[in-house]
Amino acid sequence: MSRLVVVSNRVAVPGENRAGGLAVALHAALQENGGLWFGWSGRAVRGESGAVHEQTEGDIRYVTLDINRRDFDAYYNGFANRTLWPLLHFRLDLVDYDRDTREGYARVNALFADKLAPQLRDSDTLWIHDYHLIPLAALLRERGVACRMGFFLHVPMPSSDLLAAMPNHTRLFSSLYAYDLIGMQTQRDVERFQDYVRLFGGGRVLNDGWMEAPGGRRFRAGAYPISIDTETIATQARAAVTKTAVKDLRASLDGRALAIGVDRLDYSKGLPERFRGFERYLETRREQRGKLTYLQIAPVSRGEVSEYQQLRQELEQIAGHVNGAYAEPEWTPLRYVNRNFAHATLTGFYRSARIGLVTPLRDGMNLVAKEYIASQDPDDPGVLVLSLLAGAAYELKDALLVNPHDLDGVADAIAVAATMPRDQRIERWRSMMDHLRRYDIHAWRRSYLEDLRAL
Ligand SMILES: O=P(O)(O)OC[C@H]1O[C@H](O[C@H]2O[C@H](CO)[C@@H](O)[C@H](O)[C@H]2O)[C@H](O)[C@@H](O)[C@@H]1O
Ligand SMILES: O=c1ccn([C@@H]2O[C@H](COP(=O)(O)OP(=O)(O)O)[C@@H](O)[C@H]2O)c(=O)[nH]1
Repeated sequence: MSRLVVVSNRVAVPGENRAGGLAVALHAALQENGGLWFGWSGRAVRGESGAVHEQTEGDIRYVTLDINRRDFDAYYNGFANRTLWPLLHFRLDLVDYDRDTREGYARVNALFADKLAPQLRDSDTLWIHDYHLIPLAALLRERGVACRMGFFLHVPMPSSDLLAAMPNHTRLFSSLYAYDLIGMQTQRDVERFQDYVRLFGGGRVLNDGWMEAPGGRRFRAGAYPISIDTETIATQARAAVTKTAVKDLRASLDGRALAIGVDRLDYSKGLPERFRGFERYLETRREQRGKLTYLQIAPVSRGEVSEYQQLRQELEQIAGHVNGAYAEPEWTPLRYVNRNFAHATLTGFYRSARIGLVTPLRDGMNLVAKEYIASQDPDDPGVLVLSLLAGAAYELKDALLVNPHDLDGVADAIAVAATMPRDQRIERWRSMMDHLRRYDIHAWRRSYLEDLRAL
């Protein structure tokens, strides 16, 4: 079988515990057959960009690249996270378009291509990930790389009119035509991309996921919903109840039920709306007041980007307001924690929670929703409250599905989840767990790579 080479901005190098579904999922994918993982080193250095570091663990070779402060600001803080991230999450109001950051993004992608091209063989299967690296295949082809190239977009593909609102959109998005297979999280994402290719991208949509670029090059796009290592997480969750952090959390609840949210501190995750939905629940369900504690874990993410800094302030304010209004001397309704927790510890937290709150305004998939289900006790599972606007909602249909903008709907769902009888909880959980056992991270990787290798 050909060697797998994975490229992503974020690389989970050995010993690192970093929040983010992409890193967690790709690590699980590479663990099975080994291969090479290439990406950013996680450092914004002084001096020139381009120093390369290498390390190996088991069958995985990690090659990472330093980027200097100027490139990092333009590529990651700038074009990737202030232009593309809001655009792809349907937030045109937050898009900051700037030619300098666009050029920084192009420069870093070209550097990735320069450093990666000599490492590649024609027999490799190259799998490039996410919005940071959209033009990479085209740049590698310009450098004579001939291997099979696939792309996976972890975030949503928005409506074509939104994409077309970005200045110079065809220059960026038509570089996707250099891939052989473009994977997206859901069929809706694929359909929206097809609209773009047809209406704005100068291409044609053929049958069975095939498309044709202007000039005749053919490529495919399909839905490959990313998933989790379901069995490992279930095993970790069973074991995690003996961890001190999990025991301490349980003891601190003092017999009350727990609702949990785990999200990077990101405006796409709908945290202000979720806090207000919880407030509405406290306001309208007097009889349930004091019986449920909500723990929100929200590690700081992209903290140098101003929109993220503003969000942090806003959340501190709402959390203070909710607790000021509803706390009792012996009970704090909303616990808000900005720390990052080890994945294995989180599984124990999920298992301790009667309710999992996952209410993003838009999310490519949302692996936390899947991890919450996989971590439950089969005899006494909790209830997942899930946004209709997360990719995960296309699969986890037995969750309590909510529109995250509807605060009353969120409050109702919390109240229903808090009082749901055990047999109903088991029935809902079982059907979602069966799905996740079948469609786990290994099935995701296999189905994508089989399709890519078959082209
Ligand atoms: O690398 P960061 O800037 O720290 O951000 C972390 C990751 O966030 C995004 O994750 C997405 O991928 C998940 C797995 O497919 C998906 O479940 C989630 O809905 C997405 O938001 C981002 O796309 C990654 O590139 C980042 O590494
Ligand atoms: O303190 C934390 C918070 C989150 N995560 C992990 O980060 C990932 C978040 O992925 P998701 O797809 O939900 O969202 P993303 O952050 O990628 O947008 C999940 O695997 C979480 O378990 C973690 O390991 N520690």
